[in-house]
Amino acid sequence: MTTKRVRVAVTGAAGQIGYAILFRIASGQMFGTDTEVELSLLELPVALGALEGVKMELDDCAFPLLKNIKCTDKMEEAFDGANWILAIGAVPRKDGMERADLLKVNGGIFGPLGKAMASHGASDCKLFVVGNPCNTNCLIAMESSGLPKERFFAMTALDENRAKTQLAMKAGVDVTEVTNMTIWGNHSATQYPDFYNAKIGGKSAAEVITDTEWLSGEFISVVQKRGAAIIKARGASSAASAANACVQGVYNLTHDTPAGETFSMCLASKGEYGVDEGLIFSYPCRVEGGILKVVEGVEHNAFGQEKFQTTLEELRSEKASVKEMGLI
Ligand SMILES: NC(=O)c1ccc[n+]([C@@H]2O[C@H](COP(=O)([O-])OP(=O)(O)OC[C@H]3O[C@@H](n4cnc5c(N)ncnc54)[C@H](O)[C@@H]3O)[C@@H](O)[C@H]2O)c1
Ligand SMILES: O=C(O)C[C@H](O)C(=O)O
Repeated sequence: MTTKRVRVAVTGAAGQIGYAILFRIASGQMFGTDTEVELSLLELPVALGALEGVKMELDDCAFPLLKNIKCTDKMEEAFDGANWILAIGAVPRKDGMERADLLKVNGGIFGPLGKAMASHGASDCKLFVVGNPCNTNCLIAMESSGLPKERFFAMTALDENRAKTQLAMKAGVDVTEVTNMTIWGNHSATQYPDFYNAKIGGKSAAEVITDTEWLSGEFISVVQKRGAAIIKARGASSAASAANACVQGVYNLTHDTPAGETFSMCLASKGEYGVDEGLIFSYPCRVEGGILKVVEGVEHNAFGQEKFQTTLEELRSEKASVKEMGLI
């Protein structure tokens, strides 16, 4: 029986990821089949025509859970009463760019976004950032909003899925055998996909896959550079897999986590693992009884510590850059 209703604002709703995600949200895959959905779609004025076409297609699906669709080019209107804001609207990188190269282009979107979230979002409004560079964009929105830091998230679920599949293929097992696959740090080429603490059939991936050279070399590099490889191959950045990860990421935040499992999520550090308080850092997380927790006590060997430090330093330097740009 349907008992709940959620209002979801999606920015960049007529873009590639928008087109891949809206139908999945409306079908109940993000919030569950017991939750009705109201969609509030934000686009640039130039894309409002295309957005109208997307709305027509949503209407044509006759989704039982979809109760309202609003299309607008005004952020305040889009965020009015929103319980969740999915911040997808931003420029994607092109071949040869790093995600951080987008800070100058996209960073400016996120200050006004944080302010509009604070002034118009519902009292429990949460932000999930997909637009790159997602960690630091999320930091800008959080700092600009003045809202509690617990309501801000950025996406490493896609990196986690990529890493799981690479490990499963190498071990010759089904992908469901791979658990506890944590991405530490930044959604960038410095992220640390932690194969030592990941499990295959309940054992450390580093015990099951004995090719340590592959794990510490090719595996990490493939996951770190997968976004760039897709841009090169497709001529456009990942869209369906990014939408899938966003659906999964918000689902993970809104449902209790199965026993023994963890998921990767970028959130404001409270100093866990020595990360500067307030940096948007990807950690292993769990939701228990509706409460989100960073899983503590995960150990890193010297190799892991070095990788951890590298991604932490990068996030510190992105924060310093946006400070210099006057964005925070
Ligand atoms: N975190 C991740 O894992 C991940 C994965 C894939 C893509 N991304 C990022 O997601 C973003 C979107 O990717 P895409 O492929 O959908 O791009 P896209 O260009 O297809 O779509 C982006 C849409 O956003 C709109 N837009 C731009 N600025 C806006 C603003 N200020 N307000 C509202 N809408 C705005 C554009 O009109 C466009 O329709 C990019 O920054 C990309 O790098 C992140
Ligand atoms: O890599 C990109 O620029 C897009 C996205 O962040 C990805 O990881 O696919």
